[in-house]
Amino acid sequence: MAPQPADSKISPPSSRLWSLFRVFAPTIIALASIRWGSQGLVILESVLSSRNGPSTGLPAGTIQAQMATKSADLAVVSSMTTMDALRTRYAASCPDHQFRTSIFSSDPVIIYIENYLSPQEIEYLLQVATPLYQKSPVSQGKRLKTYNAEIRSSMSAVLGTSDPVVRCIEQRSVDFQGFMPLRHLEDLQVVKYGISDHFRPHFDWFGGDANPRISSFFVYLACDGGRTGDGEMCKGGATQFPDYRGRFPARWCRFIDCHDDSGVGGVAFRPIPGNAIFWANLYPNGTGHPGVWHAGMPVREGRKVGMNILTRRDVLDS
Ligand SMILES: O=C(O)CCC(=O)C(=O)O
Ligand SMILES: [Fe+2]
Repeated sequence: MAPQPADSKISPPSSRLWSLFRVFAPTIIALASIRWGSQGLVILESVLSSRNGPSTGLPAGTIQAQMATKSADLAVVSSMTTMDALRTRYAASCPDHQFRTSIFSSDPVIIYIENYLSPQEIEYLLQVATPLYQKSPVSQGKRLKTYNAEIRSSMSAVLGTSDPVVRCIEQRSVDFQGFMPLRHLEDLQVVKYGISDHFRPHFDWFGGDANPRISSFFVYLACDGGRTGDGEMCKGGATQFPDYRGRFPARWCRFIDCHDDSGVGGVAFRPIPGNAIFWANLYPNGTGHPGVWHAGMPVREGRKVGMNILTRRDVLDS
């Protein structure tokens, strides 16, 4: 067989197939992420990066640099395609609820919810919140909003309601409350705490509000960046109800810090990503319940991200 010139443009069949694959890679990635989620993307990414190995004939350093750039590009592409895929899927229809509920207290009503958000939803919310963070305001009655780090030091991101994933989580939250109309919900607020950040004890309801907050969910999106003890989990950052006086079985210690030494008392729910606490702010007669006095305890290590889902008694003006 005649020798091929060194700069031959004729590729062996497998390499031509490979070029074709690369042309269609973005479509394949999008389809894989819709069909198999992030696992499909991980497999595809490893196929793509393994193909850029020794057969390119480039020096090893160049190959490594190219592979690093490519995998960074792919990480961006894959997180975008995963987000697009989730958005498309949720726009078509909201997924069935996957959560599990346990009544923690009936007076005040406090319900613990496991798996309120899926890992994909969490990843999505963390991404959409990223460009929207501002210093968390402290509400004074209906009229917002001042910043007071002594009372509340954290960053908040108010999420737009036109996003299909956000919309499905809103729908989940009103369905949870007896299929209440969506217009009773305030915009979802993601809130991010770094080390020492906190929200001092407060009520989510305000006396005399013409359209009071009847209930609150606090959902945990992240508790990470910790260095000691419990893997990479953050430390501190419990949601504490200092005036809670009831007893509870030891099985609750999966969710509650049963060795809480903050000195604040009551009950301290640990930030466990995906899980949520729901509580009713008002007595049935509409007055505020004093038992739902609560705090976001200071984060001691790492970061905590949560989300407020607040429901009003009456529809809100849009
Ligand atoms: O950070 C927490 O655990 C609770 C936050 C909270 O109560 C609020 O944002 O109103
Ligand atoms: Fe609160």
